[in-house]
Amino acid sequence: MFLIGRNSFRFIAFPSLARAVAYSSVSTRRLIMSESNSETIKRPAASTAAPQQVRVKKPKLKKYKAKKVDATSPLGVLQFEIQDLLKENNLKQEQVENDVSAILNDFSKDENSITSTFHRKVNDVRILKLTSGGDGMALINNPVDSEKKQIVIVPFGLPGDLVNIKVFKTHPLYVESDLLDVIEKSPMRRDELIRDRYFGKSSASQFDFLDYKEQLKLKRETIVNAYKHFAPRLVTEKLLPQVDDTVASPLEYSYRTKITPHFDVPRKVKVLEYRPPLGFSQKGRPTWRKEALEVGGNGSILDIEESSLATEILNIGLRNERRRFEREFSKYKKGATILLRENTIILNPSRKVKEQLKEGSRDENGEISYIEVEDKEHNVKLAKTCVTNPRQIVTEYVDGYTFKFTAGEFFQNNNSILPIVTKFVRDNLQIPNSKETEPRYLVDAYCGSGLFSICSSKGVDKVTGVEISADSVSFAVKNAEANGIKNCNFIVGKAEKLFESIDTPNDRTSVILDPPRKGCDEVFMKQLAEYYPARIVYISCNVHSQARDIEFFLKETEKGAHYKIESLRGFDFFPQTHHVESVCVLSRV
Ligand SMILES: C[S@@+](CC[C@H](N)C(=O)[O-])C[C@H]1O[C@@H](n2cnc3c(N)ncnc32)[C@H](O)[C@@H]1O
Repeated sequence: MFLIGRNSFRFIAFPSLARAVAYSSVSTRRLIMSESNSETIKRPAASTAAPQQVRVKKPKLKKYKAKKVDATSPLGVLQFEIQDLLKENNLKQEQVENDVSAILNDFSKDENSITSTFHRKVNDVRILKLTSGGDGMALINNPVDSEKKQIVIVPFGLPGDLVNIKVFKTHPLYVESDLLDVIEKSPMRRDELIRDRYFGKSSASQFDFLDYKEQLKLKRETIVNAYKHFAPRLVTEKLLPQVDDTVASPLEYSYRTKITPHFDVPRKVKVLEYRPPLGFSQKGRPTWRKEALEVGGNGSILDIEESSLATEILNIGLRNERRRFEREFSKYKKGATILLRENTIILNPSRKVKEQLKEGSRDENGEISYIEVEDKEHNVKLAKTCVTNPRQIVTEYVDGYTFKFTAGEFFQNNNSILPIVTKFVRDNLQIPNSKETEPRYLVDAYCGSGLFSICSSKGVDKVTGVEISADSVSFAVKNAEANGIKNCNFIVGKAEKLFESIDTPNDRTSVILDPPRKGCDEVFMKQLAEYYPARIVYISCNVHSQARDIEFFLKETEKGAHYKIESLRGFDFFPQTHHVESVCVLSRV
């Protein structure tokens, strides 16, 4: 019955095929259910009795429920990028819509099922552009409606590439695919640059095949597009300056001071007999990079022996922890994440190095692994260790200042670029035409363990930091003390409460904002405008929420109109990835 039901719908003509197949599957299910129900339903014993109605349970049609996403999250941003692609190709949204319900309600395993029809190989696909997430975007024909197209996302596809792909997932306005082969290479594709042996499988070093200058250009484009999408009024009213070139990271590789490899334990396994892969998630199931097909295995988690992005001591720590895991994996009942965080010790030259190391990942002889480096500018010798305990206190060293914080808490991840960023922030906080004798104040909203407060404290009368995490604030206080800084005070609380405690005159106060990815909320932006500080430097790891906040501030708050965007530029905290840190400077007009 099942096969007859399916076959009878197999040849239904376009465009209603998708829905028709879904209904065929459903009616098939309904029949199967009513059959099985008949065994349990009590029937009248004698044939003379009036026939009783048998209630048949209606199967529920699965409905596609769109997840609510923040507009500034990667999926939210993709919706804007889809609309751009439609406009550029003269297409209407209905021309790329997919019937997701048909796939959701397709229970057959048949090779001609609607799922197989959608999730198929497609050859000769031209990549048209990149998303801000660093994936290729293209248009392909809709498999069931010759009038329609589909928007396809192709990881590791570059504009100009001609590729073969396998579509594996369908969303209402786009489909996801794996890259199978590159037939014609985009001029951007520079395979000879690839340094990460897991490249093409792991998402960690997504841009490894791009020239570094090209990466910086793409990140600038991301900022331009973010403001186009999330601050359109600033663009049309020409309130946006030219976005400056993205500032390069001094280290293009070996820069990450924290990595978090993880492993899974299959659910029903009582005792693990084989060591599971320990590493990072695989990005789809790409086959285009033939030389990497077997590297790291083929599970959802890749077995990673080294990270081209992590610092040298983290790679030593990774080797140590893999060795330990090889011995101890059978003790684990559940998957887990291993923290590897760099720790820096300022060495006392009169003592032996090993005596100064307290805790850290250990080598095969049980000794704490370390490497020595020198800060020639400040004439200081440093030892780097790798910490694995999230509760351990670690130290970062930035431009002669030391910062302590708990290993599992937030701290910027690329130490090499921090002196450049902190200097840029410090320089841009200066109130123009100030006399030496005039007082200067600073407010650091979302201050964490005090990085920007401390690095900008010289020549300022008073710094006030606010931070929601009491733990981070207690470190900010200690960090100021340890660096001999007396003009900083820190408040535990929400940034939105900040303005209740600020007593410094607004004309002499500059404000730093460095919120989490979701950005600042409107209440905060309104209070900030009401306070009306002399200058604002907004640092953001999500340029989309930054653009939204800046437009709100300038256009929706009373005093926002008295500000202008003085500069906007990216800093490359994460080379070889699509991420960009954006810094926007606002000054009063
Ligand atoms: C991107 S981090 C920046 C930290 C610091 N500026 C640095 O560079 O180390 C954002 C910080 O904002 C804090 N945070 C999140 N929501 C907050 C809120 N509503 N008010 C104040 N701080 C908040 C987080 O705990 C985190 O430390």
